[in-house]
Amino acid sequence: MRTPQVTDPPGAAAGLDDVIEVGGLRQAYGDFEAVRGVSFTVPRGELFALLGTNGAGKTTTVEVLEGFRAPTGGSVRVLGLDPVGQRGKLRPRVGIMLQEGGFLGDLTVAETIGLWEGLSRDVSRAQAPSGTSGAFALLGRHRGTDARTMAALEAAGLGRKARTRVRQLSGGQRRRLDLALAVISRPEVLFLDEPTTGMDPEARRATWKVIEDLRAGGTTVLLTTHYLEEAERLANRLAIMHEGRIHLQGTVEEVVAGSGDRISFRLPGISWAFGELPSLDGVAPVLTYGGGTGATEVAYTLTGAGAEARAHAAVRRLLAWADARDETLERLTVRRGTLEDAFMRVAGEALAAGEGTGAGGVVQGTGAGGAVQGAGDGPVAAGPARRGE
Ligand SMILES: Nc1ncnc2c1ncn2[C@@H]1O[C@H](COP(=O)(O)OP(=O)(O)OP(=O)(O)O)[C@@H](O)[C@H]1O
Repeated sequence: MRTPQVTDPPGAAAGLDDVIEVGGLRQAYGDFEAVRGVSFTVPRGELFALLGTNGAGKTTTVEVLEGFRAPTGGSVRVLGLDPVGQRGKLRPRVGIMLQEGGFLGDLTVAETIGLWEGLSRDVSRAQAPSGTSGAFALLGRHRGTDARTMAALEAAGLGRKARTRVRQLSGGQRRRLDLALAVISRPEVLFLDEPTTGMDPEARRATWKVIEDLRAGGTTVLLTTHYLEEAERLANRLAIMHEGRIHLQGTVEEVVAGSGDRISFRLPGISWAFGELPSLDGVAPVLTYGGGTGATEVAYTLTGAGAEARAHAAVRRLLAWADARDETLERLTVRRGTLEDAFMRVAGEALAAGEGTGAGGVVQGTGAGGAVQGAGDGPVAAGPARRGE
């Protein structure tokens, strides 16, 4: 694996105020190992984001921390407790927003909140009812839309939906209800598994505000997401997973630092110049055919020490190359690496190292076009995008 690691060593000594501690976690389903030695810690009041490719093992990791399954290897602690063995003690202190909440469709939104609140209260007294009859008994006791319920609904943007039946909510509104249920008891630790999937941009921002307010109030949060801007905005620290392992871990700045500087420009769709593109500072260009635009994007990523000065020299060389051929480099841009670059590097380099499909280096294309990244010296032919699954 060539991906630079910013990871803590497995089993790194946890600080005194680490609310979540994961050391060398392994989790298998039968003979398939979905999580292969994952380590991280989350201090009190911080938000840690788990990013990664589909099937990387994010949900599995979170489910172990939630106490839904015992790890097959390594150790996990939440608030110093074993999530499986001490679940009863832990549960009232933890809020959970699953990827798919299971609602009773005939209940109204307010009834669902009231029921959940009652359940949480009773579980915290170690008197959890078993089965549906217990749940409906609780519903009888918590049918009212009291102030606390309404406050939770308002915070989740569902104030006007209190009397709507759950089955009549849209997908995004159901996610809002999930969030309201997870936070109503103001938990010390909050697990959010893809909380804003299916939400419109306004609802997503409202959700971010709810999460930020909770964190400001001291709640420790573990978040999984596919939205990089969500992680960038909310996370104190984050990790990028691929195929059961963490490949990069740190603050956004630390993770992005390894992405270097990116020089890019456009050439007409099919150009004789492709075959003559220079290597810059030992880096071969990557070509991405832009589909509908009819143009091809040419990009170089310069990483390592002194990337900025090297980018400066590289641009000078590129302009000289273009002048000599009377080419115009449309939309010539030099920019710092982004979280997306870091993410794509993890997926691409893991595959180049022989994981996943076992094919050469592959980077997922964006939009209509696709990018295929190679390891050789010369320019790399454009082609269709392939998923790293
Ligand atoms: N109950 C299960 N039985 C067998 N395999 C499972 C089970 N749950 C998950 N897996 C497999 O474990 C791997 C990790 O799955 P997981 O849901 O943890 O990934 P993820 O990172 O959350 O993915 P996504 O981003 O697509 O939600 C996948 O290959 C998945 O197919």
